[in-house]
Amino acid sequence: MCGIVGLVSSGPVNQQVYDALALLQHRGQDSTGIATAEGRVLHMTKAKGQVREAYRTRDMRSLLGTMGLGHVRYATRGTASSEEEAQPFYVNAPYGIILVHNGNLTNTRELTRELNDVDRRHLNTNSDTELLVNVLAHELQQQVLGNELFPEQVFAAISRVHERVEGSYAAIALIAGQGLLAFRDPFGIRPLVLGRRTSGLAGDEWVVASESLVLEAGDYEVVRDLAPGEAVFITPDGQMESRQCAANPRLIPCSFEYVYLARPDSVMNGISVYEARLRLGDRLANTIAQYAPTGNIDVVMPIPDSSRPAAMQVAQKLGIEYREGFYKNRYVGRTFIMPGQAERKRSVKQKLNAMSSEFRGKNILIVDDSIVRGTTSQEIVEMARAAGANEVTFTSAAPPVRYPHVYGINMPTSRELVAHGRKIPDIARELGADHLIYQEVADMQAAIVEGTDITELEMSCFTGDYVTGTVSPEYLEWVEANQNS
Ligand SMILES: O=P(O)(O)OC[C@H]1O[C@H](OP(=O)(O)OP(=O)(O)O)[C@H](O)[C@@H]1O
Ligand SMILES: NC(=O)CC[C@H](N)C(=O)O
Ligand SMILES: [Mg+2]
Repeated sequence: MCGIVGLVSSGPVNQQVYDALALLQHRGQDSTGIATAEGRVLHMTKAKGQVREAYRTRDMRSLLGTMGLGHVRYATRGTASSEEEAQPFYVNAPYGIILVHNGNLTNTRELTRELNDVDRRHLNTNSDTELLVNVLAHELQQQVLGNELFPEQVFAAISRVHERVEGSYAAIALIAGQGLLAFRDPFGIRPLVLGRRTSGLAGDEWVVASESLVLEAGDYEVVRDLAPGEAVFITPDGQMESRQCAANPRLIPCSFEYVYLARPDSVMNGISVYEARLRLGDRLANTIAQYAPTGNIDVVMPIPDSSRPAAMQVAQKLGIEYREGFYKNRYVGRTFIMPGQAERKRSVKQKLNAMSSEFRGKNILIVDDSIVRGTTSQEIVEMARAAGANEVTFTSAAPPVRYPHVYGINMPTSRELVAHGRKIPDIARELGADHLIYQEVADMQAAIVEGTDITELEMSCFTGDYVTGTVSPEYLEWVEANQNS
């Protein structure tokens, strides 16, 4: 999963893009990039690592202009360590386009063939984002008649992009001298929200971002989430036009955003992430009460950070004391989105430590938001026991992750998932827990969508049902065979 932001402003945008990326850091830690447009001139800088270390003062000074975009990457395709695959991606025709993308394309083999053999475009990396920007450039080229680009031409090109590209994509592009374009795939799998601020411009100042917290921090008013399939085009002087460009748009947002990825203070598709996590806790508490004797449990404990809201609700609903027994080192990033299992495993120990006074002789009920590879949970159970815990009941606010996620979360192969092909008691043994309780799929769905008119969620990693056509068993085998990290 990645974080993206785009801005059309009345003044310099470089610092605003930087600040937004720092707020989106939890969505990707592999690499980052910023691009700006100063009239027809594009500026770009990208680097490996996190936002705070990646940019030097001289980089920031060179990012001139009043339109800009930025990216924090959590690689799902290609390699996390590759600087060539860091985003944004640039193509020089038509006009000069720079694009950032959150998501993962699933028909990459077909697109690579078409772009090479039919469109005759050069591809230099294994990144699916490079495919996306080239499809967009090719389709825009088909529309272009003169020096000026009209919104109708942009929207016609995006309709073609929707026809050709499969998978998930929330994307933002700068088109040199013309404007800023943002679009969301026809299922709205990945998030994208639009905000506005009044200014001295003929039009308003605009922002598009993965999460609403960026809008709040910059004092932007939330206009709305982009609709699935919709494209928005904003000129440098702040005139905005939008159009539905997909033939059959259907909102099916990713459930994992609410479970783990997004920051709790964001609102996505009208759903507060924090409140969704509280409701996940409520429902998990009901399941725990149904399946496990809770009479002998002394304390409920979260695994910081993401499971705190759910754990608070579990404790409250079950009437058991809530205690924080794990101290988290705030200088270590999120472990799940790190590339490579060895680094993830080392980081859990670097990140969490158990305080023995909270564990000695007690029966502990641990709540995590999800169990994916089991890296965190195994270490946690070991730490709890080493700290003197008596019985350890492990619970997950999400159902078992049994299938690969191919829409922008890096869990592409089933063999690395601890729940794949295992029954619950076997998983419990694998994790070393005395009891293991997961959320039910129907409860997760109900908890997330409660109070909205959203009827479908992208839940393939829990159910094995993929919403886009190309995801066949053969495709999953191919992904597995070509996995890089
Ligand atoms: O089963 P696993 O493969 O270990 O993955 C699941 C864990 O990874 C995440 O934590 P992370 O440390 O990334 O971030 P957090 O601080 O937001 O909880 C998530 O919250 C789980 O704790
Ligand atoms: N997590 C993402 O959104 C990744 C975007 C893109 N697929 C990449 O690997 O760079
Ligand atoms: Mg965690």
